[in-house]
Amino acid sequence: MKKSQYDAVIVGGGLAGLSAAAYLAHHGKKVAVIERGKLGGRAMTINMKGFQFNFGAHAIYGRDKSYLTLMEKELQLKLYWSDFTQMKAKYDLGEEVSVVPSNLGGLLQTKLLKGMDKFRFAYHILFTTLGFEKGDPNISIKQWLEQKKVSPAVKEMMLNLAASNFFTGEPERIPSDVFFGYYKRIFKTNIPVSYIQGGWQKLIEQFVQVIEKNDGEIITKTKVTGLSVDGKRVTAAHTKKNSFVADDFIFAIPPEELQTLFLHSPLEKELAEYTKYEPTYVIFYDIGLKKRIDSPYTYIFDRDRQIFISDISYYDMEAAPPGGQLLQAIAYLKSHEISDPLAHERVKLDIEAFYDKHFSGWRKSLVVPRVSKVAVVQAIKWTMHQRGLPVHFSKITNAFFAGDWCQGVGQLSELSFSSSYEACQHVLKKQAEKKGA
Ligand SMILES: Cc1cc2nc3c(=O)[nH]c(=O)nc-3n(C[C@H](O)[C@H](O)[C@H](O)COP(=O)(O)OP(=O)(O)OC[C@H]3O[C@@H](n4cnc5c(N)ncnc54)[C@H](O)[C@@H]3O)c2cc1C
Repeated sequence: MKKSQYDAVIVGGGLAGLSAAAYLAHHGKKVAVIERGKLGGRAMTINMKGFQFNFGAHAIYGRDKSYLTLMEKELQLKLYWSDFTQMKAKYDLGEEVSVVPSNLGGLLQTKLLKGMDKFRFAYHILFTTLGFEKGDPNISIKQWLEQKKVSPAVKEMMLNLAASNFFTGEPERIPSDVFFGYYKRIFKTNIPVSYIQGGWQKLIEQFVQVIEKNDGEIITKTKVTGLSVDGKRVTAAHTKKNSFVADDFIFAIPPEELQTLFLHSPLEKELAEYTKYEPTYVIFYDIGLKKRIDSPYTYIFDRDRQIFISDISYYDMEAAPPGGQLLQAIAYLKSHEISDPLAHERVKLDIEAFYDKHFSGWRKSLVVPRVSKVAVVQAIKWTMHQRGLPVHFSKITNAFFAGDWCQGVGQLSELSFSSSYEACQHVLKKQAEKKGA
């Protein structure tokens, strides 16, 4: 068995692990990242018949305020963004289609809110951005809205927004403090939604380049199967063939994997709690078309059935072959639908009907569909009594945790980036202190 020594070993090569490895390598650390499969985790982009299907993440929310942007600048990543045209985001209200009130123009034009409710909604936005609306960790957003006697139309508007941003069919279950914490940032953004040219594969490639340029090691198709723990320190991560010794470790793998690795360690009990939590599940149904079907909107949300369609190729010029179109539909699932095959079939038929309504003729133009089984969008769903995993536990001094199951800022991949950034700050500070001592 080969034994290698590093400043930091990163376990898991999804967005959290790769961003952490790139960040530390850029700051002069000798790193190794170990991934059991292919790089990218849930954010892979797969080419099928010339269409670039994003397997998981497709857009960044609030790019100007995001940790990804912070890392992008520090690491000088070469990414090309295309920002969403807000007035092209619409709600399907059944009989009619209306603008999403995501900015002032949208608020004035939307049919979702009428008369005084427009002012009431604007008031909540203002109070949230100023930090006056904070919510309460002990009550859900639904309870909070009821307690404050918020008008039914404004209440529905806020829950609809939350469904879209948290990717959930049950926005009413979001803790009210998480809701307001999230919107304090998002209501301030000037760039609500952005797409990466070339898909998320480009981001993965950029992280890989930074790691390799700084002599970091990337080991794929290799699972970490065990750890050596000595008192309050992890001393090595083991794969079938090798051992990786390091001063610090960042674990960017989901809670169930962590629990197996940390069995019989001081963290066994702490980690067990996080394995019981429910993830956020969706079904996605993407279609690659040989000919564009023009539409006045590039995002359309079916409020009643909780499905949205994004025209990915409108923003990402590399997503479809010339003249073609790549559309992505995502349906949010409620808890009782997750293990119900009949519900899945119904959702797929609903998505097809939604495509029929807004992109009529898609069936004739279809080159390649990509339909998921239930997919985990976020490993810990933000519902009452579910918390993110801390980035660090004092019981083990040199192990840090990152991923969208962790405590952090934002939702979805932003949780992966923000927790990875925090984990890196801990490692850099710790190693600088050790050097100075
Ligand atoms: C359909 C869909 C749509 C989405 N849309 C968006 C979106 O629009 N915007 C957005 O921001 N986010 C979106 N997301 C969420 C985003 O994809 C995730 O938040 C993000 O990819 C999570 O990255 P991660 O590194 O935290 O976790 P993961 O991607 O789960 O990475 C964990 C990695 O650890 C590896 N691993 C596990 N165990 C071991 C082990 N023992 N040894 C070595 N390696 C191990 C795994 O193979 C995996 O690669 C979407 C997700 C899905 C599924």
